[in-house]
Amino acid sequence: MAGSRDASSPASSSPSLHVVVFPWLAFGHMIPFLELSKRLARRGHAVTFVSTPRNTARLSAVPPELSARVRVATLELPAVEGLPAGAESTADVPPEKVGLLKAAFDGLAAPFASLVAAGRRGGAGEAADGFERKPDWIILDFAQSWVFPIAEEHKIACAMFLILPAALLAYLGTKQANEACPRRTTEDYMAPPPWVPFPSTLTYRRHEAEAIAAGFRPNASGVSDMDRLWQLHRPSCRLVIHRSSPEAEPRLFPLLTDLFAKPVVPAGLLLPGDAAPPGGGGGHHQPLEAVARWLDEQPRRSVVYVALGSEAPVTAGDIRELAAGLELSGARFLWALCAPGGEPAAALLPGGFERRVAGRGVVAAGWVPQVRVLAHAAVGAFLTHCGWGSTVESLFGFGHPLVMLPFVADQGLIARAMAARGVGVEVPRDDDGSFRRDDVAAAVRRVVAGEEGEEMARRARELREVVGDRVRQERYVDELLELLHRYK
Ligand SMILES: O=c1ccn([C@@H]2O[C@H](COP(=O)(O)OP(=O)(O)O[C@H]3O[C@H](CO)[C@@H](O)[C@H](O)[C@H]3O)[C@@H](O)[C@H]2O)c(=O)[nH]1
Repeated sequence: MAGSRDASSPASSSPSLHVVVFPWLAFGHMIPFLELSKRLARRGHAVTFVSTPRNTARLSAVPPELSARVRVATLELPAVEGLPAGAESTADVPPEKVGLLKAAFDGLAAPFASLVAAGRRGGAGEAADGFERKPDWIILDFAQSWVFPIAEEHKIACAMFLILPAALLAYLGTKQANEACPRRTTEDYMAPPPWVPFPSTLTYRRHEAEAIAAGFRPNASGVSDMDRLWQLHRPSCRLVIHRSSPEAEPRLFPLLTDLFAKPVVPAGLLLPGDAAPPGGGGGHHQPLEAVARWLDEQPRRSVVYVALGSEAPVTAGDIRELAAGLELSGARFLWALCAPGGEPAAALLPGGFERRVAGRGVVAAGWVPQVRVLAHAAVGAFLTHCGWGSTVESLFGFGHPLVMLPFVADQGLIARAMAARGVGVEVPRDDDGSFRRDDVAAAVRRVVAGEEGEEMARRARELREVVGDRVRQERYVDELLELLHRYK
């Protein structure tokens, strides 16, 4: 059968699609790509989700009722000199080795081309309706410029799915606009870009601007991130999709559609289902029982959950300062501490730290199921690096106010936008990016205590009501599907 129909699907009047979904090798990317896959499958479409073996093993399983429609295709990541054996995601390497991971990722071009050419892999027994035919779409990430020639050869439409906020694309702009107005100095990178015609929070601090400027230069893979991203100008890239919504990011979608001269559209927030553990099983999570027991004993909304995502360039010094700040704040906290480069986390904490904060502070060394922690009634605020995934989950998913410690990429833009909306406080940093324990403590106190904290929590809950509305989120997926039918 060339495609199934699902009577319950909003797109049931259109034949179902076969969509290949292919994220970059980072959990902050793979998780929302999988969420989008599930939503497409739930609407009757066949999805081939492509990644590498260790990553697919670490992602949470597709619910049984969708397993016939989501096929997981694994491609072996080639070895690259200098890349640690077994490293398959940004969570497995220190930030300075991510360029090598991109070089290994580029080595997937030939196996991916074979996968597309075969049209079908895994044997008839495993194939479900829709997989036996050529894909209608490849939904790819920013990093795979080599997918476009493959898609063009097979006449398959492409959509670039950016799990980043629309704010970042608005800041980066088109290749043409950057050529017309090149940013040369660090100050140029700090200012809002000239192609945004309204007042905006699209500004970077000095140390962030230096990091963002590096994205315009070739990295260890030999190609710059911007040159990868700007492949979205190719005609075969018919849509640009953001994990976002107009309520989360007002004014940006019409502007981007205009600037890029193609539809730049929201997929909604793709919040994980309440029951689904984020980041998956496969032994990737440490047992949550002890942490859950501790959380159960804490007063409602009293705990600050602390986590800095999967790939922020956190230094040992940052961890020491953050620990001292949490200690000084006097607040209750649960810290999901991923040490940089896989160092033992406890070794980085100041001597006697855990003893001094015992009873009010818990350090969980390693990966915790973040969405389940954020959902706990004892959690009342989130100290975050402002990765878009974490921001979406905590603020739009649960209405938690934010203590914001952004590091790189889009994180500074997100922090500025959320500060402007009155739902969080940013920890001040010096020009070189360093921050002080007193400032961490003061930011935590502003968010968790007093009238200002209460007001922020109220605004965060209000924002969640509007932005996190689940019915509206599903409507964005339906609208996206209409476009996938129209532009294929
Ligand atoms: O202990 C942990 C830590 C993280 N997570 C999950 O991992 C994801 C992390 O995503 P995100 O907050 O986006 O952080 P990063 O992966 O660090 O972020 C990268 O990807 C983001 C886009 O999603 C960008 O906004 C960031 O700048 C970029 O560093 C989220 O789903 C978290 O729930 C866990 O489940 N447990």
